[in-house]
Amino acid sequence: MFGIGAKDLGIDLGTANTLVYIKGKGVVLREPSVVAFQTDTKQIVAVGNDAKNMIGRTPGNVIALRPMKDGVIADYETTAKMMKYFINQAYKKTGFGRKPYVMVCVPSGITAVEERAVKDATRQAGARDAYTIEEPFAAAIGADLPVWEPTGSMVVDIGGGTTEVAIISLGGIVTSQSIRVAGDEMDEAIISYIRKNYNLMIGDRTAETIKMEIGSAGMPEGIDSMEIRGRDLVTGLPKTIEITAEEVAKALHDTVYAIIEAVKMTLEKTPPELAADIMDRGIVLTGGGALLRNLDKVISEETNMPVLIAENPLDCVAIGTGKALDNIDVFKNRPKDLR
Ligand SMILES: Nc1ncnc2c1ncn2[C@@H]1O[C@H](COP(=O)(O)OP(=O)(O)OP(=O)(O)O)[C@@H](O)[C@H]1O
Repeated sequence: MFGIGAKDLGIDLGTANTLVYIKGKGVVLREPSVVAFQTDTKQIVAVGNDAKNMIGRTPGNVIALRPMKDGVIADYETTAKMMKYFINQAYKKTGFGRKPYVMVCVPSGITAVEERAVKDATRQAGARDAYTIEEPFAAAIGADLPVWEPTGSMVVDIGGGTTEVAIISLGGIVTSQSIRVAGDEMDEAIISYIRKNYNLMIGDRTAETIKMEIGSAGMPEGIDSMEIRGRDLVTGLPKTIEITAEEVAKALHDTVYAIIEAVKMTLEKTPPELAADIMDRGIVLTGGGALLRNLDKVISEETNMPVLIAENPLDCVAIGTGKALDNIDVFKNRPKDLR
């Protein structure tokens, strides 16, 4: 063994949020994966929540960006700095010890080059050594599914950049799909709907708020609406409009159905014995996207399967990544094609 102790970390390095889990302490850090820095000196001005508040509001010499895109590292240097900051913050809250072993979750469709970039960034951020676990596998462990048993479990993890669908049995992924359609794509669909129908330009944060407050999969039951502000593309001036939940559902339709399609395709490739287990146990939704109103209902209608939302959908991957440290040998020795 490698002396895995209470201070080792599990990191859900997400497109939207980064979570750090410490064994015995749970999720100790939960911050947006955003970094703000000076454009000329590249000096970091803010990370996490503070940086997210700056998105779309920075002066010319500062930019706030998300170094992860579609679930993978788009900006290597900034990601490494962000991880270093988060690891330090987590340690400040829990006390310093020796350098930690770190397990990081990665999308199941990641290439070998991208996986190496994640490990290198983790080591550069101060890890003694780094291991990776596929996101849907971590999500299933975090959702307390019986992943090590000879029974089929199905998890659909809908994050910011990627939706991961996987069937798991006996400690391995039997079949999976990873699509780069998830929460961010929903926000973009809302932005484009409002631009097309109202000639109004809104920011990413406004779109996300609309999605969380009145967004739904399928047609909403109530008649919710909300006032939103943006810039009129004709006059160039600020303007307020009212948008209904029904319009937002229309805007989200294609994204929601892309996710449903991925679920169906995975089910089609599932061996019959495992499909029967899933029929009994149900499909489990994790990730922030699982919180989109009625998504569980629509997936259930479209697949004729029971669908459940995990208890803490936003924390599942981080919890599972951390818990996977208990079985570090499995992750160290497993050949790539069995992972
Ligand atoms: N109540 C809600 N309704 C709809 N979407 C939500 C809600 N709460 C959070 N989300 C969305 O969930 C997404 C973030 O989820 P999560 O933190 O699981 O992703 P991530 O792990 O950072 O991303 P990825 O797995 O793609 O790397 C964001 O797109 C966010 O807008």
